[in-house]
Amino acid sequence: MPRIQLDYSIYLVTGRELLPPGKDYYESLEESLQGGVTLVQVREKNADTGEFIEVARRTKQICDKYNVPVLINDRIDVHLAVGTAGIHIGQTDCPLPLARQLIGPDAIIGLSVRNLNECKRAIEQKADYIGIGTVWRTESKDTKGRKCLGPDGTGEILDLLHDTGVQAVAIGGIHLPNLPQLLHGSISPKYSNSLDGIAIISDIVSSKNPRESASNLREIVDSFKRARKSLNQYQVKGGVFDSPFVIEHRNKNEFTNDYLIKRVEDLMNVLKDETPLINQLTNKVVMNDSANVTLAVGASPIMSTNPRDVYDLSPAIGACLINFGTIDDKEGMQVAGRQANVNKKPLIFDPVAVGATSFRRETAQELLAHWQPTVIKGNAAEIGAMAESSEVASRGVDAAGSGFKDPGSIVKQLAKKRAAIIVLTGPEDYISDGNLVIKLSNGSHYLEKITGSGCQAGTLIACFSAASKIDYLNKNNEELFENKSQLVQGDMLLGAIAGILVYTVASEIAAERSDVKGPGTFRSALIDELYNLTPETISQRAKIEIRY
Ligand SMILES: Nc1ncnc2c1ncn2[C@@H]1O[C@H](COP(=O)(O)OP(=O)(O)OP(=O)(O)O)[C@@H](O)[C@H]1O
Ligand SMILES: Cc1ncsc1CCO
Repeated sequence: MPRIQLDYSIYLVTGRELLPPGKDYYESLEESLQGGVTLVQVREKNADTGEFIEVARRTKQICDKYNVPVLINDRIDVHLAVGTAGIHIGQTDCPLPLARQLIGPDAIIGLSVRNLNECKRAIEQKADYIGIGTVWRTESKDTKGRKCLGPDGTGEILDLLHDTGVQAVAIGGIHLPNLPQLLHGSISPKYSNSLDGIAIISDIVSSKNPRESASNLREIVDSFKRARKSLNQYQVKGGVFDSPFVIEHRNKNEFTNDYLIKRVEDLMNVLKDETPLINQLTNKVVMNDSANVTLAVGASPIMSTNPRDVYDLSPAIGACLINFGTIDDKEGMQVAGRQANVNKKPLIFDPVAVGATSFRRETAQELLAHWQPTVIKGNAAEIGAMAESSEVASRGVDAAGSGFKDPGSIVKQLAKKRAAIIVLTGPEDYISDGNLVIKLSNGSHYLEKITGSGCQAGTLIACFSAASKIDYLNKNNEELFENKSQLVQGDMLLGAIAGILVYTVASEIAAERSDVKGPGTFRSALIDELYNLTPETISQRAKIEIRY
């Protein structure tokens, strides 16, 4: 007989010791069930057997009213005594094959896994589900000193579950603000598997209003699952594009060069009308040029790096750029990126020279464990390093060699792996959201002769991503925004395309000017041409190729 199918969406792990003062455990449990908890695990670290059985029995009585199954942490005897749906065991508890013998074929067995090897063993031993963790460090004692997996590490484990039927929840440090980041950031690199749910302790148990806490979490998980479903449907049916990070539905017939140019023009106007503030944590080399190109397209720069300051600024900004060219402000970068996710701001990551040193590679990993970027931009060496490809090497901040044989598939695969828009710069630029690849062929050879042209391109992607979010909010009532799991509202693919197109078209005009004699005059002519650029010029010059 097949075992019952559980809904792992919001998996509450109880912890009576975490209740707020004066809150009754059973009252809190019932409220959380009303809010949308889909599965409950009774975990009692200090109770005697008799007390554990009593707590489990009453928990089951309450959960039965809401048709929510109950699992027991570790204790097979308590499970048998109360007749719950199954057990959850850790790596040092009763071995899974023995537990299976003891509780029979029909009960659910879940296993905690911390790494790929433990996951492989869980599959071999036929666990029904795995609890992947710890995702992020938590205050609770048992996670101190443990290696945290982050969304990335969680995603690597999810790949192993492909075609196994084993379900997965993530656990550890998951709270409402970082939930969208976890769900998107853990989409597995190879098979695009995603989490079946999240295990939550303190966000619900310690809450004074567990109904509301559970319901907020549930809304995000449900909308993420809906978005994944519609993405899968698109892949089967073809034609309609929708991705978890781009809200606009794309129809193949409507998504043409003319449509793109029209939308880029719209965003140019939005920037001039709304002047969004763009916080840029960037390198010392380009800071002044980046601030000037921001002003030239109508946005407003602020180069804030102090952790307290970036935290306070975050709600007010239109987008955030993190460029780690000189890696001076790692803590500020961690806070700025995290708050950009929390406040649903476009977050552009420019991992300058990431492949050049192990320090840079480790810093990129560390930052990506803290936040989920909306767009990752780099030259061939940087994108190659992010994609773990050895085709293009890095020579300091520049790419060495002539580029990838198949740049389109590199950006598409990396976009899927990272659940982000990927921009690969060079004589031709390739941009992908994991479904489409857009090739842009404007630009000037002078861009290779000034420092920080890639950094400025990143700045303009940040400006136009901000414009794309504003444009979306101007056209749609935010209250109607149904996909709560979305990291950012607005079309972020379009933001990236607009940033590159505006930069490269302006560079062509600057390079053609008779007063431009070399990189020095080009540099200031470029700022002027960005300032004077009109939508008509974009439409006359844009060289766009859309590939499906
Ligand atoms: N030979 C070229 N012809 C046309 N456009 C180019 C050329 N090389 C680069 N570009 C443009 O210049 C911008 C920067 O791209 P590039 O790949 O040179 O960045 P980068 O190597 O990261 O630069 P930096 O490290 O100086 O910031 C992009 O918009 C790209 O389209
Ligand atoms: C030259 C240089 N060094 C660190 S960042 C930077 C700017 C170009 O990326």
